[in-house]
Amino acid sequence: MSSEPMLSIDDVSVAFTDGGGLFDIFSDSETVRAVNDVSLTLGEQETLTLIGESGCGKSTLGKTAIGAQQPTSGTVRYRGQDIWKARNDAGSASIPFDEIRSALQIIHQDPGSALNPNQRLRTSLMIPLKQWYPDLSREERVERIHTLFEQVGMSPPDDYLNRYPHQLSGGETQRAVLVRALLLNPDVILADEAISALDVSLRVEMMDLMLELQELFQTSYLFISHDLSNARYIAEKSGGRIAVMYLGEIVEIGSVDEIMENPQHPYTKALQWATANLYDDGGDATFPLRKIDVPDPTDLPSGCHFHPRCPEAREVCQRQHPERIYIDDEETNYARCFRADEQHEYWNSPEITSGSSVDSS
Ligand SMILES: Nc1ncnc2c1ncn2[C@@H]1O[C@H](COP(=O)(O)OP(=O)(O)OP(=O)(O)O)[C@@H](O)[C@H]1O
Repeated sequence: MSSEPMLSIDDVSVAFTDGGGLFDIFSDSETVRAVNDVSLTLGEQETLTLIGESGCGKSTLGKTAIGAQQPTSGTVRYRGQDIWKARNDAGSASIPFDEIRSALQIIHQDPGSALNPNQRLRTSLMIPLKQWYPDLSREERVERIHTLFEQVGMSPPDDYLNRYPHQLSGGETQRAVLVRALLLNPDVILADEAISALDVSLRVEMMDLMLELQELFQTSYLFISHDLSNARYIAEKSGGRIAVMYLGEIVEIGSVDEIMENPQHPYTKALQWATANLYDDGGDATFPLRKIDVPDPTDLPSGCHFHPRCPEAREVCQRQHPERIYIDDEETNYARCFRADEQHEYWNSPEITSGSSVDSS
């Protein structure tokens, strides 16, 4: 069992269909393909950072990875156990669904939402411990909470535990929410834009704290951010990988060096351009996209979904959808771009000139 990755996501898609009501037969229901055919693994104590523009499917993929969203197709496994089989057919599961759910925790985009505004922190934190560890005595629960508060630098704990959420600063709220996730000793924490609401000065502090605690608790992180500089910081410091999402797909996944120094996908290059302040030279002056607007996820472009915006798009990109082209022997890192394959017909395909059939509206 230990040779299995912590999480394996295989060919997962998630679609949301509007409607379903009585009168929907008279209206066009629209399907949003939020996640399209994604495969990835998350190892023990690994940090994987998902980046991409707003609406590209990061949260949906994250929730699917921790069993909070059922995929429309494909499988999500925790230590080899299919999460949804464990839920729907408990008898056949080697790991019970409840155990899986407590092993996979989330820190929400809005940290405050994880804490009941009408309860003191003490109560908010005791409740999940009581639910998941009914055998612990009250003293043991209190001790566990106190130890964690010390570990996240909220000391003395009683000063904080008597407070209501509105009596905490942004950074303290985020630490309290981290404590709440860690109380259950999870194997994976999904941190969904967990630091975005913090002041820039506090972001690095919070990322450092999360990585320190990762060693202590041997936790894996799925870290979601729209900000490439945060992604780079956490990936570099943890030795983790970065996955770049575009319109529901992972278009490139690799080590921080592969993504930052030698990106294969033109979209990864565009994200780097947008984060030009990362570079000493201030980045390239040429805007790296043919169009600014992201296509409608209910009406995805033909061929490569990025082709209407891609400065490198050729005729073949309008009609063929790129498969994953692996860039390592273990077949964990890949790019979905013909340019990553030196032998592909892309290289002999005519360039798209303005006025061609590509939508340039
Ligand atoms: N429950 C839902 N029902 C219908 N559509 C949804 C639902 N959840 C997400 N979507 C749609 O799926 C797409 C992906 O959304 P998602 O929140 O996963 O993206 P994101 O990259 O996390 O964006 P953001 O950074 O803005 O949160 C969007 O078009 C969104 O409107």
